[in-house]
Amino acid sequence: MDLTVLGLLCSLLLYRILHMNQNGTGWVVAFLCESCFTFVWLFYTNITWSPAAHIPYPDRLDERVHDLPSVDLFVTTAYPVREPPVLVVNTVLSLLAVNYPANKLACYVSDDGCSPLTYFSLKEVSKFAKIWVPFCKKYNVKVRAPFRYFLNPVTATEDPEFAIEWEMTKREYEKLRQRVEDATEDSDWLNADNDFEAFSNTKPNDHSTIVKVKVIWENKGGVGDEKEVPHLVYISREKRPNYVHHYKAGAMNFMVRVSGLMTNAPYMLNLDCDMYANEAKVVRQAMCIFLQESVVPNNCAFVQFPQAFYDSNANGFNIFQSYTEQGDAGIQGPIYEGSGCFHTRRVMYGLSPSDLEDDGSLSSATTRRFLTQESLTREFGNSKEMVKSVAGALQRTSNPQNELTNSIVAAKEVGNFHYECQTSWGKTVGWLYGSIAEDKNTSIGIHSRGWTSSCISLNPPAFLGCMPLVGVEGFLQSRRWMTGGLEVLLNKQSPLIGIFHQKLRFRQRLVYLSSCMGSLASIPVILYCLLPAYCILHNSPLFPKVTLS
Ligand SMILES: O=c1ccn([C@@H]2O[C@H](COP(=O)(O)OP(=O)(O)O[C@H]3O[C@H](CO)[C@@H](O)[C@H](O)[C@H]3O)[C@@H](O)[C@H]2O)c(=O)[nH]1
Ligand SMILES: [Mn+2]
Repeated sequence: MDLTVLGLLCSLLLYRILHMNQNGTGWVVAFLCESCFTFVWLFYTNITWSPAAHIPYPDRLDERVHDLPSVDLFVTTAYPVREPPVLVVNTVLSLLAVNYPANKLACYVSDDGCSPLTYFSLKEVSKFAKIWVPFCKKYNVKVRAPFRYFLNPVTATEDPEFAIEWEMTKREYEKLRQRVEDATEDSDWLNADNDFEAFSNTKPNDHSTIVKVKVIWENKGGVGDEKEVPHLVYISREKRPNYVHHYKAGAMNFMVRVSGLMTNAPYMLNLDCDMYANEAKVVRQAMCIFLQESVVPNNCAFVQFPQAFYDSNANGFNIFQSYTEQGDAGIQGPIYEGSGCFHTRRVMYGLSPSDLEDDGSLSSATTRRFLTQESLTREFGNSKEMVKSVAGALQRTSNPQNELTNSIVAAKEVGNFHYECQTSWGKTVGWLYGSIAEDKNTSIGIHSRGWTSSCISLNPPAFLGCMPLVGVEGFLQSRRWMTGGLEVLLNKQSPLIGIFHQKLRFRQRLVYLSSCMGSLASIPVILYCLLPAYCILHNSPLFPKVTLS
């Protein structure tokens, strides 16, 4: 089928070339536009050739692995109005309640808006989580974001004990929602509590680093039983006017550093604050990929779950996303999409597959090159604690920090706006700078080092979000994605550079090209639409003349 379409497209182009001399400008423009469409078609067809997806079996993982690895969960928020705290509350609750040992999880919320309301909401979350998490685990609740879960009422056939607990939990959730809503309208609570002092006289773009752990550091090294709640940490990095903060990529890198100082988990999940975990086993599912037993070394750098949205008008987008993700998965792996993705910490610290032995330990050459105090300070910044934590993560010997007071001081230090100066953060380490689409940019950096990635596509989707497809917000979002793509195309990691560089496979390069050049395809489309009118006005032929005999 593809070959037939390709044959037809090529014969059309050939026909245009052979008759170029007899026809005017319209014909030439049509030829150029049709050539572009053929390339676009080739790029997209390339994606469909070898679709793949992993099917995880979390129950088998439990039989095989008795000591699951720790995972740090990252949520970014930045705009308390566009991203209402009640959404953040639900995202965080859905993560705290996932079906995974609570003592192996820590949830970090980065607030680029420096909003006391967000912090207030998280404090409320930490109280309600003590009811919500045990409830979800006891009754094996599937969707663990309360605003979605409570949409369906209990049926009369349910167990009476469950019905009572359901009512009580719902009531508590409603109280939490009400308190957050009241706090949005009236800010008296701000002055009543000393805990909010750090927020006084701050502006979203002008404030010092804030790290709030004490109040909401719930899990005190527990054993991971059903009643336990994972750690929850609120952070807001230092911002100063007239200084480049690198949007979400800057926030992610700060979160990587703070989590490195506190829990230093080998895996990290990244979720936008408006996307909740829709599948309780999602962390186990990702671990099925990372902890695969295989004779070949596992070069999977990240596991991406396709982005899906619960707004009814996003169906077309959901289908397109899932289709391209599975198509890419059969090449070198799906592109990182910025949300719903599990990364390995060592890959984000800049390692390549060639730095590792078959058993996953660091090769001796890499140890010599990478693990000196001098080299680590140059790459990761001038904090002794950070250097120690990076060395531990690279060698897989990291122990979580137990002395919280020390790690808070160190965490504030790595949040200073000049901490990253002269280091490799954003260049080769962490989330990469240089494009507003930090996801594509970081993704191409990882694939170019030779790593692969995997896709788990499930129905119902593992994460669900909301997205503005219409109106000004929708336009601004599209513009961000399109300009971000062009920035990637023009920066030094561009898929156009080093075409025969084997670590980024040729077909994967085409995937990145189609993803970054999407906006440019609009030019031939507009020209082609205007062409018939132009040809009529100028009496210039656009299509072959048909003569009836
Ligand atoms: O300075 C900033 C800007 C944004 N964000 C957060 O980053 C996320 C994504 O930002 P948003 O403005 O909502 O972008 P979207 O277009 O909705 O997001 C898509 O596109 C982004 C850039 O390509 C990806 O990072 C996202 O994960 C992906 O969902 C949100 O959680 C924001 O709170 C920050 O933390 N700091
Ligand atoms: Mn968003």
